[in-house]
Amino acid sequence: MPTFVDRVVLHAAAGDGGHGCCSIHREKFKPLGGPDGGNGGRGGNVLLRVDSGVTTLLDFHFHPHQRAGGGRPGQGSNRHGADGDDLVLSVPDGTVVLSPDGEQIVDLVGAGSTYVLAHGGRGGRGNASLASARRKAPGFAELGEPGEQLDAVLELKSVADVALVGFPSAGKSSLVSVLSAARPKIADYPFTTLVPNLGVVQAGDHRPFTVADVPGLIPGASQGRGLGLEFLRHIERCSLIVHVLDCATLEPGRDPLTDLDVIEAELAAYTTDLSDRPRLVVLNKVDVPDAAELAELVTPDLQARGLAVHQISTASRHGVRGLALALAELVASLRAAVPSPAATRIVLRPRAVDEPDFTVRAEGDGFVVGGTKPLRWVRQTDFSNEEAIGYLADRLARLGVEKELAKRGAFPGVAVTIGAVTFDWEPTLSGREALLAAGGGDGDGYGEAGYGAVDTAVTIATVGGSGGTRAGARGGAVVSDLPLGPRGTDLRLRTSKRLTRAQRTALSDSADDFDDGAGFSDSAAFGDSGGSGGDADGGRG
Ligand SMILES: Nc1nc2c(ncn2[C@@H]2O[C@H](COP(=O)(O)OP(=O)(O)OP(=O)(O)O)[C@@H](O)[C@H]2O)c(=O)[nH]1
Ligand SMILES: [Mg+2]
Repeated sequence: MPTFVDRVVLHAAAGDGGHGCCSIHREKFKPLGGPDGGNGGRGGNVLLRVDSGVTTLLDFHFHPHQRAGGGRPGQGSNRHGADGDDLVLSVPDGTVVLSPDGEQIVDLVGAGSTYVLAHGGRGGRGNASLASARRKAPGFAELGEPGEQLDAVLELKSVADVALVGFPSAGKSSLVSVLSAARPKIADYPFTTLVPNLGVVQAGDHRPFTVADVPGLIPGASQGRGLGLEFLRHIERCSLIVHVLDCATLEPGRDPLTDLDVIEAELAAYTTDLSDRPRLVVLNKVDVPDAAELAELVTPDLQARGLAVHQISTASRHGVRGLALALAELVASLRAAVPSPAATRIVLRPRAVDEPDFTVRAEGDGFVVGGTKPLRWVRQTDFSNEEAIGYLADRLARLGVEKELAKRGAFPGVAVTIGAVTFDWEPTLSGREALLAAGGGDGDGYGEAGYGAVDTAVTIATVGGSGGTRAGARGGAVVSDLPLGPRGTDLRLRTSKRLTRAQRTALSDSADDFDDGAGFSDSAAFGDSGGSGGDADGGRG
């Protein structure tokens, strides 16, 4: 039996952001023209948009993997990369988006309703954008952020005013075809209808209404027999239930009254309570003489149950007009009672106002830092570039992550995980604080070293061509290892270097103007460890 495709698992991948570019302007007679690396473009989003021309989710059954365009990388001469193209996926009206564990994310009702399913990654900033008064020529650029990748379950719940229910071959599709311009498949074998057919019915002066013809029901449907539970979902949204009863069936044990009881029992067994929906009964196939007789016989019984009964034949069109008018009137009165909710236009996932910038929680022997910003920053960091790592450490310190860790009792060397990366935590103080604490630092960190102390190593950032040195860790300096760097390399959060006496003197003499003094000299310039605790400022080797 073919599968009933109104529930699909969609694997959506938004576009990655383009990498920022690290470039220095070059011109004849102007060797050090300053940074001019452009920003990367934003990755495209994956959007779901209700399109009234689309009626099934079949497309996604065949193409479950959907990917938006990536952002282009930035280039030299301040050329920014182009943004990736958004991918707009058209879905039918009434598509419900669920997380893989079944939690409803959004219900898309109304043509044009749009939902951003997966967000494109931000483009990385180029070194021109990263330049500041303290970091005149950054020797790194941000990586583009990977686009969001997620699995979502799309489920279709038809949005119709009237649902036709009944045994297979009762004539539901035939009824839709005579009531409306819809041309569903009609055949004399059970389960001809595999996906709901929607028809728009115009009767009298009433506003048009929609009729959904859902796949046939059999005993045990609510337990999954036949097309099972899947069709029942479509009835949930309809405001009126119409029983289509076959008066001409020759199957043993079936007659209109028994059929009605069986279908009602299945509706009652369904998870969503449908008992409050008004019902109407259609006795079909009265063009067949025996059927007409049977219809006459059961009509009083049905009316006694308080049901409105229509004897019709979709073959001869007997009673069809009357039925259409009766349905139109009922729908109009139901609509008047419950004003239909305004269409959801654009559905956003807003960030709570009181959501903190970051979170710190103890886990096992270490700590885990969460929060949009820290996670994004880690994704944007090129861990093969030490200056970029220094910049990350600086940003984290500025955000207050370090203070919070200290408050939570983190001690030097403890494992701190942010996203996919685990650091050995080395607290940093601002260079100036260290400087004031004369003779001060224990020399174990970038920007934390006591400059005044002879024989104490001072950590500076090395920047430059080779991507810096991996040395370090001598003379009590540094070091934070990044055993789980995204590239699987052994990385150090800080680079350290033992200074000569002359350099130390220079440092303490001109502590104030490291930034500016560094410039573009050929020798390794002194990074600025002042202020916010260790920027990898300065020149390029
Ligand atoms: N004689 C007669 N046959 C009818 C009438 N209405 C439908 N039929 C026949 O009944 C059979 C089933 O009709 P469908 O409309 O496909 O039935 P259905 O309820 O949609 O069936 P499923 O999609 O399988 O659930 C077809 O062979 C139709 O030609 C009618 O009024 N009179
Ligand atoms: Mg059918």
